[in-house]
Amino acid sequence: MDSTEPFTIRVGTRSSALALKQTELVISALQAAHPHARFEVHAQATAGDRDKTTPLPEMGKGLWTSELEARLTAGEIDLIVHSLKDMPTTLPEDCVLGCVPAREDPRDVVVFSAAHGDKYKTIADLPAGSVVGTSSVRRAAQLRRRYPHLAFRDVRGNIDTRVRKCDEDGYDCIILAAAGLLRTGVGARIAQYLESSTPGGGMLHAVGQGALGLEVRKSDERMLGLLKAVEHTPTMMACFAERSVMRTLEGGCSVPVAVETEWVEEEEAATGEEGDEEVRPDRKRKLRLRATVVSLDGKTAVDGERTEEVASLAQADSLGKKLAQELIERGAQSILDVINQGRTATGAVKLSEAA
Ligand SMILES: NCc1[nH]cc(CCC(=O)O)c1CC(=O)O
Repeated sequence: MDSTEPFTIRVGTRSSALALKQTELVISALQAAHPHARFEVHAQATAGDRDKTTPLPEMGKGLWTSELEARLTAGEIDLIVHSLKDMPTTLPEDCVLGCVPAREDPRDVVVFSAAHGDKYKTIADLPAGSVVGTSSVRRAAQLRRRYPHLAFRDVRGNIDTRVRKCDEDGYDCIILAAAGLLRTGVGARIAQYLESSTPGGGMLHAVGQGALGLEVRKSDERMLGLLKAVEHTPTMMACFAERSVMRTLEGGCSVPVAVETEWVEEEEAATGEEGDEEVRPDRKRKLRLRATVVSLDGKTAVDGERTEEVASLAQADSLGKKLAQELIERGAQSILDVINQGRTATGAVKLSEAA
């Protein structure tokens, strides 16, 4: 489009410090690409921000997104900047995930209580009965599997609140997304990064973690065009594959599924010349997708991995769907059935019944 005339983009966001920081990052990238654009930030609290006591897994879906989406479809704003992790895998009919920019570190991390000084380096160092703070079913289930001797306790609030509670309220450590800590400038508190290769047993992250989801009206061709400038296609494809795993597994509800994606160079043909090390720009890249479904008590788990050439969002979707179907065939369905029996009418997990 011809964007030499000044025009205004109304950007919706949650009002947390992290959400505002993420919005600022997106706006400055968009501003660089579209010098004539002006931006208005429309920040508001969402249901997830207002209710600080109900355990997150009991709150149902859309708690961070629905109110902003209502303003988007009403035409009051033009764009929403979400943590992609907080976006349900199925969006309202009139809305679309139009763009995913480059991702911050997607991993979960361990933050130890300041009370411990630098006594512990990894979560594996904690003695039996140590208290791990997390409100995430996915994190608790995976950690119960690897460290059955640890205890888990809910911790709610924005990042700074959770870090303060960790230091003051009797937790030995808490688990958070690296991205939130890094983006809000408290990366120095990160003691350990958790990933599939973590010694003592892997831990995968949430679908879309560390990435931003830019949501617009499906009919808004102009915004969809403008967002192209800040899209990071490899991230967008990886996130579509991750979201496809979740969509295939959940049927509308959040489940303890964790993932990891990695772009890998295609293996050299077995007959390849030795020493043929130069980088070939035309080399096909494959997406390696790992996923795990864990029972809430951590006692049953199904892990899977699949690597395929991915060159479109449709292929990314298909990779995620195939991996999810394989997990279902290998027993993930029975784990999900137990969790689904404990669900409330809103689709939330009833922890007391399902744990
Ligand atoms: N609703 C929680 C939330 N949503 C996004 C982030 C962190 C940033 C990200 O994962 O992209 C967090 C905090 C956390 O999980 O530690």
